[in-house]
Amino acid sequence: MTQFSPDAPARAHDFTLSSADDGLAALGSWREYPRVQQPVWPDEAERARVSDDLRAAPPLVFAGEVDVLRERVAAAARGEAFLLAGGDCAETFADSTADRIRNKIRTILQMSAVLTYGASVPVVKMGRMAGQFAKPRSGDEETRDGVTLPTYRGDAVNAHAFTPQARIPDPRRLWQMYTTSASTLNLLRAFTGGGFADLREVHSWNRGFTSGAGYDRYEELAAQVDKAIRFMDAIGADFDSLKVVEFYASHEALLLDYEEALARIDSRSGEIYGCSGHFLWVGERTRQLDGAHVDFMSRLRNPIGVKLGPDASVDDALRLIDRLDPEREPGRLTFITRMGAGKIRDRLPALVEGVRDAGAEVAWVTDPMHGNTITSSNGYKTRRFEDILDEVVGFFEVHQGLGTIPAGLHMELTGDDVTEVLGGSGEIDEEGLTRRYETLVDPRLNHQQSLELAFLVAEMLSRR
Ligand SMILES: O=C[C@H](O)[C@H](O)COP(=O)(O)O
Ligand SMILES: C=C(OP(=O)(O)O)C(=O)O
Ligand SMILES: [Mn+2]
Repeated sequence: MTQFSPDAPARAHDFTLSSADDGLAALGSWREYPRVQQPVWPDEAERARVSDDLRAAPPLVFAGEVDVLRERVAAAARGEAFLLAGGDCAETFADSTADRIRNKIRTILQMSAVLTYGASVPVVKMGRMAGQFAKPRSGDEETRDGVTLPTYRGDAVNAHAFTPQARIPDPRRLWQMYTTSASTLNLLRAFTGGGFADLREVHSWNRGFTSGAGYDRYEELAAQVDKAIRFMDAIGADFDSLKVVEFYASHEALLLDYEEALARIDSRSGEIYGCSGHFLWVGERTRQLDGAHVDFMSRLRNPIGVKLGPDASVDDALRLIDRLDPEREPGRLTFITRMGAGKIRDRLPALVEGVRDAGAEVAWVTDPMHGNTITSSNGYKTRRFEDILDEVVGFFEVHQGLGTIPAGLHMELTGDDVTEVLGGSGEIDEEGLTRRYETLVDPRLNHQQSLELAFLVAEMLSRR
């Protein structure tokens, strides 16, 4: 974000960003390609008006920050850091409150502390936050009790309530996506720049969560971190740099009308940056080589990700690299695999080998959520904690077998005590899902499950 550690001098102020430049015209070429998962706005003139407003609004992130993140991702790809991305499947306007945002940030900070302390590796911290408001869906329609309506596509498009009116796409929601992202980022910047994220607060992040294996283990770790800090303090270490923490914002670049309107030209280089978030990714459903999303993303300067499911071929991966990272620039491209626990050991090796043999450098990140979705017998869309963990273990095994680098983790999680994923030391069972199931799309790890997973990943990472 705006703050940089000493080895990354601040460069965020030595440029201006403009949306009134001819250079942006090329960005519109995505409109000539087939596009999927885009809402059909009932009033196109209104959508165009909102786009004009967005074009005139300040960018949410700055090119200098985005450049630093690209270097951080490159470090992760080389094994010198580990990327941790986490947050809701679908952020909502109603839940973008101070408490909920703080809880998510604190969960990611706690997981980072576990990984850094347990595996002695710097963690690049990233939220699926401040922009994760639009969802690709597997179906266009949803049927309940014999009534069929268009699916919910995220708060950026329509409302979740099951009424015909609520499900009509409304372009004014794009403006609300911008303002909610801005207020979320504002709080994020305040927390990570104002002392909340200081490692000396390591105990306080656990406050309010007092029982359970994940918390107990975290308390032990926090005591060790405290002891190390007291030791460093006694020998005169300077802790000023701990006050400020780099924390990046990421989301799926799904709604191209929105993403295009938030793109800006960097006056230092004349290049185009997506300024809706630092890191943007293309989903499994929108990564067609000849499609609009790949064309759009190829024109941005940001570090970007592409999701790869179990059916992705080596050829798909290599052609995506040619389109999105023709210069083979370190940190530019991240492949986020989401194979499923049962498939990762079978499918991932060929992809990683094929990319390595072609001389391409990408960051390999695992998303152990989206290939492991099931429906419980009482009708909840859920996942098993053990499957999520098994996919992470498989990811580390594959890279260890090939001598390649597992560079990071991409999670759907929340900082609250929800009950959406089965298992974990809290032993959430099918009946437990009824207690506090709040997600509007996919099930998220709760706070304790997130910590447990971090401890398990720290063990694997320390063997990397
Ligand atoms: O988050 C990912 C997708 O949007 C989600 O898994 C799609 O869910 P669906 O299959 O219920 O449409
Ligand atoms: C839509 C998502 O995932 P995928 O594209 O991998 O299905 C997501 O991460 O929310
Ligand atoms: Mn999801």
